[in-house]
Amino acid sequence: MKSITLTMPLDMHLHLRDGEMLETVAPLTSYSFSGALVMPNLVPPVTTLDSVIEYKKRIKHAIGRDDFEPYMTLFYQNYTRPFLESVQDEITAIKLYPSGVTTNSEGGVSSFDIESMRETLEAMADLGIVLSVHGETNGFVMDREAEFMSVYEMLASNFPKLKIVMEHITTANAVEMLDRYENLYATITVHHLIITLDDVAGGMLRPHLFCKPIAKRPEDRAALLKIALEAHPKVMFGSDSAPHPKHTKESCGCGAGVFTAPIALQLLCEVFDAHDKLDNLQAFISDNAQQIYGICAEYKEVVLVKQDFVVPEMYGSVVPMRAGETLKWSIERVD
Ligand SMILES: NC(=O)N[C@@H](CC(=O)O)C(=O)O
Ligand SMILES: [Zn+2]
Ligand SMILES: [Zn+2]
Repeated sequence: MKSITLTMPLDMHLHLRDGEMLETVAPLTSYSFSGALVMPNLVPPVTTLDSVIEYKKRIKHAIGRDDFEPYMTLFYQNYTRPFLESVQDEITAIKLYPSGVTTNSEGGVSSFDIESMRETLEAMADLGIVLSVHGETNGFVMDREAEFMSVYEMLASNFPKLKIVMEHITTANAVEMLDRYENLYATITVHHLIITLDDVAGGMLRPHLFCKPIAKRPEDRAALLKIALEAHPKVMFGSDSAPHPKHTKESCGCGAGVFTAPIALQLLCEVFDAHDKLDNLQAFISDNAQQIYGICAEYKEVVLVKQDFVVPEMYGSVVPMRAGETLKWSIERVD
């Protein structure tokens, strides 16, 4: 039977939430990943040293094992240099949300004024704190990411020593940016390698595939697939697994977010295998991220085999992508 062993898989963009939801979803990721970059868009967002320390404790408690590292983030505000010095040992990145563009982003940045951001971004560059960005404007939904490219250019050129990660990229425009600025990197989700807007809204409306940024055109997906399959050294896997309870997805005001944490590795094997590129999955799932973030992940080996896996209908209160469907790959064991 066809199989692959992945060492130290990392998910460099993950929503773990809090409370009961955290208890449900955190073990699903820690089972098969060595670590994850944990997003700070709680209510209220994670903005203080105490809140990041306390949140990390709750995550570790929910996980209950030592072979998984939650890499913590703060919610971007214009922080002072002394504050950043005091918090640098507790965080890996600071996540910037433009105000109002996605789930729990209301407290985000409302104008990209370089001068008011300068102290924070220069200090981050000096301290080696990565800037992670949800790159969308408030424009027309299909154009939001493309319109944000000028902000990435402004940030990348004004702060050349700052590492900037374009999170969950969905367009060919973002792919082009990667090779244009040395300090720009990107995460790619598994769902954006698989779906386009057609899968979300082209037939019956599929609320469990609705997320921000919305899935785009076939040519955008093709551009993402190309750099993921070749494991371009500036891209890494970030699931953007974003759990919402079933009743808030299957409702007349469906929240944005696709839940993929427990099926991400199986789906990635399916995609890479279908293109005969399984050999590049290790770099995409771990090596590139370790290089980009300069981290040394907890040791873990995940053996996947080409054997059917029926995705559960629910994990707690959450419906995963592909619920009830059969995937071609499954996790055989984790060592
Ligand atoms: N991706 C999403 O659609 N939703 C995320 C927020 C985000 O990453 O933008 C969430 O927190 O639910
Ligand atoms: Zn986002
Ligand atoms: Zn996200």
